[in-house]
Amino acid sequence: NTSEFGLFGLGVMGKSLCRNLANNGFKISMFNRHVAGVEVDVAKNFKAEYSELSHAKAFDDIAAFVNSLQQPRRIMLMVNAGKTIDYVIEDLLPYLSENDIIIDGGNSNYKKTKERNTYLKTKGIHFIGTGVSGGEEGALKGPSIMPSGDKEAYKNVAQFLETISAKDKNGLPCCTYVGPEGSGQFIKMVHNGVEYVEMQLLAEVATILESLGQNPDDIANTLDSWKATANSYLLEITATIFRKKEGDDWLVNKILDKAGNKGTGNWTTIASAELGVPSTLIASALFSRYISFYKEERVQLNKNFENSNTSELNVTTNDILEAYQFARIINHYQGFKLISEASNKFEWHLNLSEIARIWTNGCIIRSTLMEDLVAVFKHTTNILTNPELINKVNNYKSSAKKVVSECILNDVTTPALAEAIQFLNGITTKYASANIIQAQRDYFGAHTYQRLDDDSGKSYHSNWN
Ligand SMILES: O=C(O)[C@H](O)[C@@H](O)[C@H](O)[C@H](O)COP(=O)(O)O
Repeated sequence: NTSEFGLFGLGVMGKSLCRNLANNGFKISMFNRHVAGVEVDVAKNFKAEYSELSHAKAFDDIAAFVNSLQQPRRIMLMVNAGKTIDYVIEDLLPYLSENDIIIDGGNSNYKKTKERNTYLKTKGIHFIGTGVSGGEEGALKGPSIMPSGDKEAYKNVAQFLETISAKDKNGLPCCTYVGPEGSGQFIKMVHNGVEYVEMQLLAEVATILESLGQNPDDIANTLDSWKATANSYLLEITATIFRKKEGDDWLVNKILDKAGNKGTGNWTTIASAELGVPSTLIASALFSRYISFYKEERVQLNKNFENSNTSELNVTTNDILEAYQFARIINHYQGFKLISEASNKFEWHLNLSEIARIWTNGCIIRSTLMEDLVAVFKHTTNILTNPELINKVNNYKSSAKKVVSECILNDVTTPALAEAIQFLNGITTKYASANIIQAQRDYFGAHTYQRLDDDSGKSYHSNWN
């Protein structure tokens, strides 16, 4: 048994991570189960495809795979989140020994990771739930990696994960021990929530540019021109997407406007509700995907409710850029707020600056804004208290209001841009309208209220009639 590291599950991400590990000189074993009805040995075929895998060992037999690994064994699971993880763990357990380490690199739910951690502890097995971001290309060339759980065990796998991870601008790995339990997959989940919003904002920006008469090439040029001040991986790929042609037409115009989702945006919204954190932009991006899914109903209802959708929007591309930048800052505020609230609630003691640092490269939401946040979080956990960002938000706000109101007047749908304004107004309102809610709750349900002129916290109930 000579392999140092085992990779279980050769889907898109699993394959890329194997090649990345092999390219970094690690001796690895790869396993993939037999796919029902398909007489190929996935692992052996995959090994044959890439020269860097010539020294890798390929298996479709679990016992042989486990026995090919040095002890304590390091096994990384790259299989679909959900029950599959538990089945795979049960399949592996009979062959594992005390102190072996299982790493779950999928988008698992952080609560499940905590349960599995506790369960495997009873078996003497270490469990590390880790977020991995960067998609197929990132996993191959260097993803952002967010491991959590058993800190001692992490030390035993750090060399592998940190070596294959992306590197930040100082050459440091975009991989760090995030914290206890499922905190690694919690921040990965929130990463995806922020990702949903960044994608939604770019979709809304493109819709506005299109309403101004720009064709996809024009839109790509506009986005390219924004790289100097608002660069991000998602901005770059969106510009490339708008350039892609199929024959004379643009491919993007041929794609059915029904957005899919695999659950992390949903979980982030649920976690926000459970933790009492107003991640309104993430919820709005998720629900925009859900609205898009009602394609047939949208087409039908469009007949009943005329949308003016004129191209008389009185906005400039610079207004749109500033509105986009405004909403992005609010998006990152909400994402990191959720992480810091969870860290307090679950006593994870997460380091927001370090999280921002490992998100400066390799992951889907890498951007120049994220690079700025590394320094910001060294001084605060609330980015809306940072003088530079306060300045930017105040400077961008008038453009954001102009763009959103022009879109509303012209029936151009921009829920995330609009929500960013509503949220900032809400979170910066000294006296909100919630006193009326308290009165209504007390009126019909005697739910009581507190008074502005009594800061003892005493609860009051009134007979409203
Ligand atoms: O960070 C990443 O590498 C991606 O976020 C990755 O995790 C995956 O592509 C998402 O799960 C897609 O999520 P949806 O299918 O929900 O859009």
